[in-house]
Amino acid sequence: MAKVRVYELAKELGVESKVVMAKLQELGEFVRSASSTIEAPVVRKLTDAFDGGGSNRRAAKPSAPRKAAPKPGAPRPGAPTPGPPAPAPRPTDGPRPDGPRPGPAPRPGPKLAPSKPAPAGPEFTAPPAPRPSGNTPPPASSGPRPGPAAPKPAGRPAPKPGGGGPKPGGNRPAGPRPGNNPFTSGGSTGMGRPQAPRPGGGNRPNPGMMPQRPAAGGRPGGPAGGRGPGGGGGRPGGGGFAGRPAGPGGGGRPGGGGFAGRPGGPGGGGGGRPGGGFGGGRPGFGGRPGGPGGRGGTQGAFGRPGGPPRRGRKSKRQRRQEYEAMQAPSVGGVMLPRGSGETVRLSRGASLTDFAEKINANPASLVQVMFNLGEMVTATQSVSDETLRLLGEEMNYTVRIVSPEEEDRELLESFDIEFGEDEGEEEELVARPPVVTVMGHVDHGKTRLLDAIRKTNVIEGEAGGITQHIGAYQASTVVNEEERKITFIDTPGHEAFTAMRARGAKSTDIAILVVAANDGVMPQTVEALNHAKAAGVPIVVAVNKIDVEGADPAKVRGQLTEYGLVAEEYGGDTMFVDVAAKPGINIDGLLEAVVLTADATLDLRANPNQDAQGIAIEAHLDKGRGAVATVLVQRGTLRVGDTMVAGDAHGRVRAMLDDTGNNVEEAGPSTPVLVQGLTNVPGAGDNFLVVSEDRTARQIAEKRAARERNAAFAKRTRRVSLEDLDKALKAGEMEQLNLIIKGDASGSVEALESSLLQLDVGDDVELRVLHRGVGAVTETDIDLATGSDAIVIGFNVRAAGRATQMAEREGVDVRYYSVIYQAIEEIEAALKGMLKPEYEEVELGTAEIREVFRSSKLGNIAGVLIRSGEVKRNTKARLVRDGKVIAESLNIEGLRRFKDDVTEIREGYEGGINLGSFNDIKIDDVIATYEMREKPRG
Ligand SMILES: Nc1nc2c(ncn2[C@@H]2O[C@H](COP(=O)(O)OP(=O)(O)OP(=O)(O)O)[C@@H](O)[C@H]2O)c(=O)[nH]1
Repeated sequence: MAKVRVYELAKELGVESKVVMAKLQELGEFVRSASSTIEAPVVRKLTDAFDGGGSNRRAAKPSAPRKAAPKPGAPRPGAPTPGPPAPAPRPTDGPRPDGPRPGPAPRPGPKLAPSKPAPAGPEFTAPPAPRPSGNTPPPASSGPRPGPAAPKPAGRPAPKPGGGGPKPGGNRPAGPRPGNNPFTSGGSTGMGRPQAPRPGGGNRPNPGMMPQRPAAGGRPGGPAGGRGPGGGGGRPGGGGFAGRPAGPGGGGRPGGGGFAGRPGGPGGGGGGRPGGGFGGGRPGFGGRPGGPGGRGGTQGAFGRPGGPPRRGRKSKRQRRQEYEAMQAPSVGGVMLPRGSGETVRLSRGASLTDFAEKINANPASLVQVMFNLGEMVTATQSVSDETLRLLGEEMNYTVRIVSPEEEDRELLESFDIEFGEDEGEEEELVARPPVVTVMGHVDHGKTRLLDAIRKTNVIEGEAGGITQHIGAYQASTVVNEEERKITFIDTPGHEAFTAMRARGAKSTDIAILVVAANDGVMPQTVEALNHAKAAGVPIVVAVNKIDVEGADPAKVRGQLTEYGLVAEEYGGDTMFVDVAAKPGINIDGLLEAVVLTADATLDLRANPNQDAQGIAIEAHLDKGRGAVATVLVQRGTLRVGDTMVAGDAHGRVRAMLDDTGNNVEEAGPSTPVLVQGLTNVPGAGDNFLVVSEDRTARQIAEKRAARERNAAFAKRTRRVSLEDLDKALKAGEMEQLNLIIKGDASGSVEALESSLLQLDVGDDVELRVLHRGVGAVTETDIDLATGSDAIVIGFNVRAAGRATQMAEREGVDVRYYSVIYQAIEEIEAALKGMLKPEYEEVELGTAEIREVFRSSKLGNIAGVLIRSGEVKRNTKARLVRDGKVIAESLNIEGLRRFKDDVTEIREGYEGGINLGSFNDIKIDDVIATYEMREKPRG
């Protein structure tokens, strides 16, 4: 039988062409379109298949080929084919280790593809990439491909990873079945020599470097395209389908600059495009730099990178043959496993290697995909949450970024340690003092109150009550003739409280809300009470400064009712205590209220007989003693000699001091102690725990440190710095610049703030000073900056304590100045830069349509004469008919001069324009091209 075309055969068989095509695909035969011809043996096989499996015709429909749901009748490798007689057994029907294959139909367009859909499917992942089934290693790069017994049945098998080239005959998994290749005689047809290795050499199907075959622009304009005029030139370096020597503009096409766009030899750069087909040269990613580019760039990837042709001129037939042969592996692109929507847990700041490990993929292929997505990352580099998610989506995995707390819990679990729970039974729990934080509006007397409590009530130690500021202290009071202790966190204000809470540390049992009776409820009063409420912490209100004239405690009670704090005497359940911190009035009353509130609302018990656990409240590096940390024991008893890990610090407790400066041997629940012996300084809010072995402590600390580093790296890329404000704003991420100003004196801070606020930056950008203050840049400042993407300005001050490390870790931009105008200048410049750019339309050229050509592949093509300027490929265009705009926002998808693809055509020249899917063009229409340019600001 002679060669017939698919549609002819379909007619003969009385079915639609697509049914025949689907069947051919099922049989592993590759056909491009209904007008493709197929060889006699294939025809026979097909007719057999139809005759034998008439009932299969439906099943053969190419519906949803992505789902691997096996269809009856479809040759299912690896499983005996049930149902109607399958086509004659072929060697390819052998078992396949990598599970059912969804068929050769390409995956629908990629999620991250440019707006224009690729003409033929995916760009990033290899559509028919074998799904990983179970733990089957992904067919990514290295590693042998399925053995000889397992060639793929489909016509477009995945490319073999770089490395061992396809062997003639034998185990070559790739390549269309030769039976259908009119120019090839494959083993199965018995028509001649086995398919020789392609001229590209063993590395031809180099998935690593290969832009996926169906990528935009990658397709030739039909098989014939490749043999278009000009195609007779020397084949560039075995580039196979790259039929033409570099045609005009060929090398310059966008995409050619992609990674595959190595300079070719003769015809190298441009020859990569298979044919003169319109639109064939569009860059895969709409010109995204680094993208795989159009076929123009694939030359190097497919064949030898340039170099003189090895042989002389080839016949069309040969070239066609090679071209056909090349199609199969080029489908591959990057071999990635495809998930089925399962969740992959990744920690913040995970690297591609971490991801690859979880899904059994090759990290290199993920790197490649990221590259294709326009991001250059190494396999071990941390990537942002968003990137991980996107990458996951690409491969059909749901990526879940695990919170640091969750991760920490898992880390401890891996050592068989549980943090946060008391061990043992109920009866082992004993009462512990409440831990209290004092909060309230500025100047309402928080510090004074803490001082007053400490002075009058501190538990007297041997040293006679000499107090030491270690970040927390214990006071005692007598309630119902029983001495009761209360632990106070010595850092007033809700910032520290919130910072700790943000780290997942629950440090406080009760909050004292200080409200000055002469001032009443103020903004920070409300903020503080909201923080306490959010943390579910009961509140005791200290109505302070009752000694001051004009004090109105009743008014405070009234005001706070609005916020849900109703005094007991008004029938509510919040205790309000009138105090005066300065003269020390009714401090005991306040302490009693704290104890009563704790008794009424909380069950404060802990097991003192276990390894100690708790949180670090404060830590610093002491010149003489090294790293010292105040920790609050929450459960268990901490003893000198214990091995502990606190955050990313670890060590043995060398000595402990209590809040009176006395050395202590042990500290039970709710006791704050200053610990010496840690390797480095933990952060406020870090948890600590005692472990039995030094090694465990070290390992936990090291893992935490590594995690922090990764997280810091991932975060760093997200925060705003003065330099990237412009970018952030352009991306629409910001519309205001948040500042935190710290200075050496209130005068300078005010001066700087007011000068900055006077900067005229227009209406688009707002400048906000979130916080200003006198003193060093502290951890609290960095915390605030982290939460609000602010930039910290230190005027004549520097960072204190761990603020610098923290800023680094969080990626907060801290800038120090000593001259006001310099600060102003810099901020102004950044603000100017951050102003949203204004765009204006600039006309590039107009083309008059002289003729309309119809192409079944590409739709209508306009034969034009360029009337003005120049028309460039990939620019925006509008269609004007009789002076009226018919269509906007079109794209010059393809541009040709005679048979050559070009990037631009100048005034006075003729050419062809393809507007992509837009086909409503008529003679005399005008195609006007334009681009949006940023207007410089005055
Ligand atoms: N008369 C009188 N003055 C008080 C009382 N409590 C505090 N003050 C004064 O109020 C001012 C502010 O007190 P602080 O304790 O510094 O207030 P704060 O809430 O800690 O203020 P910030 O640290 O700025 O948030 C100081 O001058 C105190 O002396 C009080 O009970 N009576």
